[in-house]
Amino acid sequence: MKIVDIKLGHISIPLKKPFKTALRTVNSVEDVVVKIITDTGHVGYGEAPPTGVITGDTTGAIKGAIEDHIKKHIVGLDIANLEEIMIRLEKSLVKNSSAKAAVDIALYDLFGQLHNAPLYKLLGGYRKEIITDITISVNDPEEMAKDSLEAVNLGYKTLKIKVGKDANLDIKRMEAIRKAVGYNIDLRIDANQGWRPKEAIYTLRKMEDAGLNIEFVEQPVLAHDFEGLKMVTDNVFIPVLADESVFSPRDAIKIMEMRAADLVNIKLMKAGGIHNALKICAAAETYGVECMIGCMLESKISVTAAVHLAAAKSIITKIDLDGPVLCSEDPVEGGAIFDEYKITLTDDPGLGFKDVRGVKY
Ligand SMILES: C[C@H](N)C(=O)N[C@H](CCC(=O)O)C(=O)O
Ligand SMILES: [Mg+2]
Repeated sequence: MKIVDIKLGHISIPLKKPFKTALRTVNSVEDVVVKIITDTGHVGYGEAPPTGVITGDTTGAIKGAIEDHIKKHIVGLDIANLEEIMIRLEKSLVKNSSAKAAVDIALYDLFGQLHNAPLYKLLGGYRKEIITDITISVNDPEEMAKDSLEAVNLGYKTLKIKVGKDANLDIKRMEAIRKAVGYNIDLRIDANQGWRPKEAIYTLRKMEDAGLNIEFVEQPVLAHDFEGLKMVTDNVFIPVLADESVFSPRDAIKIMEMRAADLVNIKLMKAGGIHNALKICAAAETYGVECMIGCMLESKISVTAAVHLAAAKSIITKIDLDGPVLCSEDPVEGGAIFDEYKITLTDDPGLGFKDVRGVKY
């Protein structure tokens, strides 16, 4: 099964509601779709979102990285030699983790098809069903309480609340949400780098004193501030999860060595795909650090790949794969089945896609 061409397309899906974080507001998924075509007629799909504020990747840069750099290094190679392809993919250019992830996902899709097995089974086959949280955008406390209650009524047992816009208002936001949903719902918070270290310690201690029962806090401080992240981790009881601070396996090892965070968020778009994400899993197992798997604003193509990884690996104990349920429509036939909080894999080969509608190549 040899790679003969890589085609690039664009997928555009309006979100059900605006997605608002401390870093940005987004109204639709606008992602690059990668289609790898082989000499046997098998096709592999991947996807990359232009999350410029986190990865630095724009639509043009993702397309340019694949078209001008990656393509020439991997066209002609045999999917059976995945290791060789991954080495060439990694060496084709530095950074550009989202472009690499999209290609890596399409390659793993083909690798599964080559071996006529669903990817999660090839990677470990730990389970075939996982439960995701859902994200509540940062707004005023009343609106967030209402959105949280709506999510609970849809059956979600874990909510990921966006904060980091204003520390004192963030405390009010969490008080309003806890009051609305009660204590049987897990609340995790994501500040998306919005606080300074001392501000984070102040805010999180206030939340502890108010008995808000926060499961963990994601990326309280700036991505590059590993010392600040460690200061927060050392000074609050709420567990701290590193997100934007961890892109590569090297970042993950550094954070774990420093004990700068209690948990690590793996995202395929930061790691550069499944190949590197597996290395983060191995490091996390070695250090005894549990992982979350997350996503950017992605449709079912790339999130299905993340589901396969999560289903394969027991070190991934927390799931934030709500991209597809935030979308107002699903143009992807096949792949993982998203039924609100419940995500189930089929045993179709690879990632199990049948068709992706509405993509302009
Ligand atoms: C969509 C997911 N639940 C999420 O919240 N991801 C964000 C970044 C998403 C973005 O801005 O595209 C995160 O965990 O920081
Ligand atoms: Mg995050």
